[in-house]
This record gives sequence, C-alpha cells and structure tokens, in this order.
Amino acid sequence: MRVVGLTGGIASGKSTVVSTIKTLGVPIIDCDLLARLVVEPTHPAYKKLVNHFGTVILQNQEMGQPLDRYKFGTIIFGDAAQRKVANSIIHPAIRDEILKRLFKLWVKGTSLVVIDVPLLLEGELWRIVSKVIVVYCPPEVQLERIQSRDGLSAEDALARINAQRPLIEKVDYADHVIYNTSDLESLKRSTLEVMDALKPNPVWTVLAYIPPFAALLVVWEITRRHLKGDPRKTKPTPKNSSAPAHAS
Ligand SMILES: CC(C)(COP(=O)(O)OP(=O)(O)OC[C@H]1O[C@@H](n2cnc3c(N)ncnc32)[C@H](O)[C@@H]1O)[C@@H](O)C(=O)NCCC(=O)NCCS
Ligand SMILES: Nc1ncnc2c1ncn2[C@@H]1O[C@H](COP(=O)(O)OP(=O)(O)OP(=O)(O)O)[C@@H](O)[C@H]1O
Repeated sequence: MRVVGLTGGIASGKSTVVSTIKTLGVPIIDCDLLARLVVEPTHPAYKKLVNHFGTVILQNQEMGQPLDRYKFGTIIFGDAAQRKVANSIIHPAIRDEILKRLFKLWVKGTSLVVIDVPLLLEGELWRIVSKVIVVYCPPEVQLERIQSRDGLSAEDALARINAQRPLIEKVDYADHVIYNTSDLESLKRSTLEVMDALKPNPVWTVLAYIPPFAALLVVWEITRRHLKGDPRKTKPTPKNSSAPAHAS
C-alpha cells in the first residue's frame, strides 16, 4: 500500500485538493476530523485536556460538554507552551487513529491512500509515509483565505499561521509540490497531474493484495525515506512540482 502524506499550511488549500482526490476514489484519512474525534467527551484525551486547561475550554465551561473550539484555539494558537501541551495530549491519540485506519485499509488490499495531515512535518509523521505532497501558497494569500473563510481578525489569522512551521520550509520535504497561487481550476489540474504521477504501477497494485508482499513494500517505502534522511540536514530539491516556471 502506498501511503501519501498531504500537507501544507493553514488555508493553503489542502481540503480543496482532497475534494479532487476523492473524485478519483482514493481513500483519505483526514487528521482534522480525527483531531475532532479524539477530543470528544468519551475519549481519554478529553479528560487530560480538561485536567490541564480547566473547564474554561468547554462549552458553557461545563464538564461533559464539547470543546469550545474558538476558545481552545485562542489559547493554543496564542501561546507556544500551551500549544505544546495540547499537542502532546492530542497528537499521540491522532497517530493511533491513523495507524488503526491504515491497518484496516491494508487488510482490504488498498493500493493507495492519502493522509491529509496539516502537521505532517512539524512532528515525525513524515517518516512513515512513502511520498509527501505539499500544497503551497504565499503567507499573504493564506492570511486572506483564512480571514474570508473563517471570519477571523488579521491578528487571530496571523497567530494561526505562526503556530506552524513556515510553509516555504515544508517544500524541502516534498516529493510533489502543488502551487495553489492561481484559480480553483488550475488547482484541480495540478492535483490530477500529481495524483497521476503517484499511481502505483500494476505490479504494486497486484502485490498489495498479497499480505506478505504488501508488508514488504511498506517496509521498503519507509526504509527508502529513512535512507534519504531529514531534508532539514540534506536539503534536496523536490523532484516534481506543479509550479509555474517563475515560481521556484
Ligand atoms: C484548536 C482547534 C480546536 C481549533 O479548531 P478549529 O475548528 O478552529 O480549526 P480546525 O480544527 O479546522 O483546524 C484548522 C487548521 O488549524 C491548524 N492547526 C490545528 N491545530 C494546530 C496546532 N496544534 N498547531 C498548529 N496548527 C494547527 C491546521 O492547519 C488545521 O488544518 C483545533 O484545531 C484543534 O483541536 N487542534 C489541535 C489538534 C491538532 O493538532 N490538529 C491538527 C491535526 S494534525
Ligand atoms: N485557488 C483558490 N482560489 C480561490 N480560493 C481558494 C483557492 N484555494 C483554496 N481556496 C479557498 O481558500 C480557503 C482555504 O482552503 P482549504 O480549506 O482547502 O485550505 P486547508 O489547507 O484545507 O485549510 P486548513 O488547514 O485550515 O484546514 C477555502 O475557503 C477555499 O475555498
């Protein structure tokens, strides 16, 4: 099974790219959705969050109520130390949910899966994917898109952008970069081009249905990424990109 990690920055266009990928019938694991699942009141992470942050992060400030997402967002996007605590509670729970879903897809003999994970490159998750797609747009476009999509002030929107690694640095990790600087039609075209390049070959597809070979292929893909090393140290040039000639 080829596991592709799709990432970018806040409002860089990941969900829009995902909606095109879905039309191809490729299964998607959406980490923003998993992040919602693991903070539901029945999940152990919920209690850990309330223990640390207090009921102030809950709707009506009442135990058992869902998270007040705006309030919680204001706290964690405004304070790096608090964000670190939140991440240390939520991210392991998300990682476990990803692994469960990958296992189920592997058992079904799936040959290609895309994980939509905003923070793929902030942690170590990039090491378990065989290919990385980065959806890029400049910070000023991110700012404009967050404000018009979420109705946030410039200050709140900037806090969200600054809570992530600069998007341009993420490009170093990419096997494929989708430059989302033009209209939605170009974004769709670039996405389809990249997905075409990522299609596993027919031998892969057949082997993915035979568990021992599928397991070996996963190990091979992961080993290849480990051998390539951390781009923060080696800084390779991305092999493929949908960039217009002037954008590099
Ligand atoms: C803070 C929360 C409640 C804000 O919720 P809200 O509905 O306003 O935003 P949503 O969940 O749709 O996230 C929007 C985007 O914010 C960015 N973002 C979310 N959490 C973080 C974080 N901890 N650090 C940096 N960026 C983040 C991502 O780009 C994400 O796509 C929510 O984002 C959250 O629970 N975050 C912590 C979990 C997490 O790390 N999620 C990212 C998935 S890997
Ligand atoms: N090329 C484009 N032209 C115009 N609007 C766009 C373009 N790409 C994305 N958008 C809009 O920008 C907003 C952000 O895009 P999207 O939600 O896909 O980003 P995202 O990376 O998934 O964001 P987040 O990390 O916050 O979940 C959306 O309202 C989307 O419709």
